[in-house]
Amino acid sequence: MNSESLLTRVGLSSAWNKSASVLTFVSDALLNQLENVSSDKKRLTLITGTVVTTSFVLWKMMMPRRSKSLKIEMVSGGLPYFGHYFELLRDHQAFLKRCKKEKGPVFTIRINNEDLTIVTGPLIREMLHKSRYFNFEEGIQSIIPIERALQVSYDHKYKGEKLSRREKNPVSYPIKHNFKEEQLGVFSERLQLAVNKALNAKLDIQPGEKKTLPAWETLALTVSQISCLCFCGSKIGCNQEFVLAMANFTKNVIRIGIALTVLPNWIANFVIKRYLSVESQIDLIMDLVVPELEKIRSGKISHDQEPTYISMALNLPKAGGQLRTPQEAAFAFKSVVLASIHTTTQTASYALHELACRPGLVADLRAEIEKLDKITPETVGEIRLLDSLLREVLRYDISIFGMNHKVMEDVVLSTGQVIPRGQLVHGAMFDAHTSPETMPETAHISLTPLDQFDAYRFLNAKDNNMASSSIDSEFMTFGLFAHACPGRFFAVHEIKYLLAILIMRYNITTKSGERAQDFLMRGMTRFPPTESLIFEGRKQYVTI
Ligand code: HEM
Repeated sequence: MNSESLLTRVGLSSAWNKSASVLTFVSDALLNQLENVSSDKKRLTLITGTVVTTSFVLWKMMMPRRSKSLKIEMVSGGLPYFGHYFELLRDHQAFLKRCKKEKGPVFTIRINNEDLTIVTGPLIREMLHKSRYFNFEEGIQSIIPIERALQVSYDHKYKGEKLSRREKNPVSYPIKHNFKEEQLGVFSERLQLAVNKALNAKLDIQPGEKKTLPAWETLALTVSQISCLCFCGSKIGCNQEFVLAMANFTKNVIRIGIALTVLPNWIANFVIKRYLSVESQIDLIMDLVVPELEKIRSGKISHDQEPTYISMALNLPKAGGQLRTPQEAAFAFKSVVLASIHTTTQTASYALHELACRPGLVADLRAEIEKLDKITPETVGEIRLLDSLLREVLRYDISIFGMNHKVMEDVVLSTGQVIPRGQLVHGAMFDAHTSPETMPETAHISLTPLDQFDAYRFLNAKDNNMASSSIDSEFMTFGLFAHACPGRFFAVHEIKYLLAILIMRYNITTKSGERAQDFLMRGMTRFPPTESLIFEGRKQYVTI
C-alpha cells in the first residue's frame, strides 16, 4: 500500500479505522524489510524505529484537538478582578481592534472576574449556523435564569407540558408558519386599533401641548396592546389590566432572574415569593385565555373569525397526534410575550431616540407619509426611507457583545480552535455590524462610514435583499439560519406603523436636542436611553 492510499483511508475512516490503517501499513512495511535484513542488531534497530514512529503517528492522530496551539487565548493586560472592563468601557472599538490583532478572530477576555469567550466577524455566522453545538436559549438562561424565575413563581400551581425533541414547538411553530410577510393582513385592523387606543390613553394631547414621558413606558404599553389584540383576540386584548401586566412581564421576570443569580437560594426564594413573583400575571393569562380557548375547542367561537396566536397553539397537534389542552396552549403564550414585547419595545425606543434628534429626517418621513391615501400598516410598509431607518436602527443600535450562546458539545471552529462544552460564547455584534471587512455590501452602498448612524443608508440598496426583515450575515440582529426570529416580519410591520403614527401625531425631541445616551450594562450590553422624550401634539389624528 502506498502512502497516498493510506492517507485516503485515514481521511475517510474513524479514529479507530485510522489507527488500524496505520498499523497495517507499518506492519506490512516492517515484514517486507525484515525479510531483507540479515543481522539481529539491524532487525532490533528497525523494529524500535518502527514502533517509535508508529506511536508518534498514532498519538498525533488520536490527540489533534488537545494540541496547545489550538487553545483560545486570554488577551493580555487587564487589572486584578476587573480584568479588561475599563479598557472596554473607555473605547470598545479600539479594545476589540487590539484583541483581534493580538489573538485573531476568537479570544478570551476577563470582565469583573469572569472569563468571556468572544467570537468576531464570520465566526458569529459560523456559531449561528452550528445550532447543534451553540444554544441560544441556554445562553440566555445562563445569564438570567428565566426558566427558573418562572418555576419559582408558578410551579406550585401549574408546570406546563414537557416537550419531547420530536415535538413541534407550540411557541415558535405557530409564529413561523402564520406570521410570514404575506400573512400579516389579518392583523391589520387590530394593529391600527391598538396603536390609536394606546396613544389615546397615554398621550392624548392637544396641538401645541407638550408632555414629557419616558419613551420605554409609552412604547411598551403600545406594543403590549398590539400583541394582546393580535395574539389573543379582541375580547382579551381590550382588557387593560391584562395589557399592562403583559407590558411589564419580561421586566419582572428579569428582576426575578437577577435575584436568583445574586442572592443565596433561600433569601432569593423568600424575596421572590414575597415581592417579585409573576404569579399574578400568569394567573391573569390563565384566567382570561383558558376560557376563550375552551370556547374555541367546543366550537362556540371560530378561529377563522379572528385568527390569534393562542388558537393557533391550541390547534397544533402534539407529536403523538393528541390535542393540546387549553391550559397548555394558554401557558405557551407567556413565552411569546417574553420573546416579543420587550424586544420590539427596545427597537422602537431606539428608533424614536434616533428620530428625536433628527428633524430633517422626520420632515422627509412626513413628506412620504403625507403622500399616502390612507395610513395603514400596508401602505406605510412600502415607504423605503422608513424601512431603511429601521434596518439601520437594528444594525447599529445593538449591544457591543450579544447573541450569547452556550456550547453544548466540544466544538472545533474553522480556525482550528476548540471551545469546550459548557462555555458561554459572546458574539462581538457591534464590531461585526460596523467593520468593512465583514460588511462589504453594506459598506459600498453609502458614503457614511459603518460606525456612524445613517438612516438613508439602505435607500441605495438595489433590490429588496436589504429590507429590514431580510436576514443575512451582514444583518444578524434577528439571528440567522434555523433559529432566526420567526416574528421578525410582524415586528417590522408593527414598528413601522407605530413610528409613522407617532411622527404624524407629535413633534418629538430630547431636552438638549442631541441623541440621549444609551444605558450600558457591564460595558457590553446596550439599552435605549432612560432619558424622557418631549412629545408635542401636532395635529389631531382620526382614530378608527
Ligand atoms: C425587533 C424585535 C425582535 C428582535 C430583535 C428579535 C430577535 C430574536 C432573536 C435574536 C431570536 C433568537 C434566535 C436564535 O435562537 O438564535 C429570536 C427568537 C424568537 N423570536 Fe424574536 N425578535 C423580535 C421580535 C419578535 C416578535 C414580535 C415575535 C412574535 C411575534 C418574536 C418571536 C420569537 C420566537 C418565538 C423566537 C424563538 C425562535 C426559536 O427558538 O426557534 N420575536 N428573536
